[in-house]
Amino acid sequence: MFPLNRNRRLRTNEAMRSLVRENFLTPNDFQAPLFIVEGKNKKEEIASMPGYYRFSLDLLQEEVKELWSLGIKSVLLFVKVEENLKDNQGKEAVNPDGLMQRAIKTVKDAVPEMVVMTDVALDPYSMYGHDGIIENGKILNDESVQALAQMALSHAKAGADLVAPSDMMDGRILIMRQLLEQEGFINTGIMSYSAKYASAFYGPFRDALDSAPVDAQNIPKDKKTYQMDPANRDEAIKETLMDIEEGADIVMIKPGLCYLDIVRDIKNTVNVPISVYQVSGEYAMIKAASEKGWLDHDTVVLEQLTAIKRAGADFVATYFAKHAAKLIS
Ligand SMILES: NCC(=O)CCC(=O)O
Ligand SMILES: [Mg+2]
Repeated sequence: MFPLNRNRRLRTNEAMRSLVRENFLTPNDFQAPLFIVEGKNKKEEIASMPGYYRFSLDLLQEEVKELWSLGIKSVLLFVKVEENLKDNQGKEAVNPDGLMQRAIKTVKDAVPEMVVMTDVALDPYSMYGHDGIIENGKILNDESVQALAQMALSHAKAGADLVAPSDMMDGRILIMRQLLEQEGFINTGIMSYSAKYASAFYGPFRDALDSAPVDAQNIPKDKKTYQMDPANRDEAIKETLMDIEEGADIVMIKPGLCYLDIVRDIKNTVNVPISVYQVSGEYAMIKAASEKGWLDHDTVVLEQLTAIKRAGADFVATYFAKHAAKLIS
């Protein structure tokens, strides 16, 4: 006890602090989400995500090369689907020549070693902006799972290293794993969004992909019948253990900052790698406050990413990947 113990002795200067520091960030900790659009020479800034862009495939190549040169080893791909290709079943999602399938090949052509993960989800393809097929105002579980498994297979065929289902339907990991095994894709992994909360922090992402639930009669306005209730903690463990049992190689908690207690609970419970998604609303908050001069952008970015890692993340999907990698190099 004091004065024998004076904790400030080990905080005297930066050399001393670095000696006893418990957690570090490296570019290996970051996965870069990438938004992709049809067209040529397109780099469109997302209004609610200043400094973040949608890329056409030609410009995607350059971006991926730059990420690799900064030490970022993985990307998570999302596509903005043209309005006329959307329907209730997500048929375009399994088009072997679809935007996602071409994007996977484009990334692999640019940097073959890059670990490519793909968003397996119906919402960008859904005319209703939901993660499942809808009938009579209800999101069907088992029918949606079949469509998602076919989508995962299509991504595997195009060359994805891991597929990343983000839908929160029940049982999709099992059905997906079985289909991948059956079709010979035994080394295609699954990163499951296992504890994905029904969060209001996804707003800017839905702007980026134009994928928000539509405003129409008999269409649920939110995703609360499949994404998790932010009030729940035990349920996150149940969801995650089930996904691991069904064959998930990596599990994810999403969003980040408000859910770090969940990250630690899961870290203490499971023995597979844990990913955390620092989502679009978390990005937007930092951008908006620092634009106003209310927060110091770079310091806050590194503090949040360090906190996510300290909570138990093995890596973080973050829109700050490129910037943070530059800051720490
Ligand atoms: N499947 C991805 C999302 O639902 C949202 C991510 C974000 O808000 O950044
Ligand atoms: Mg689940």
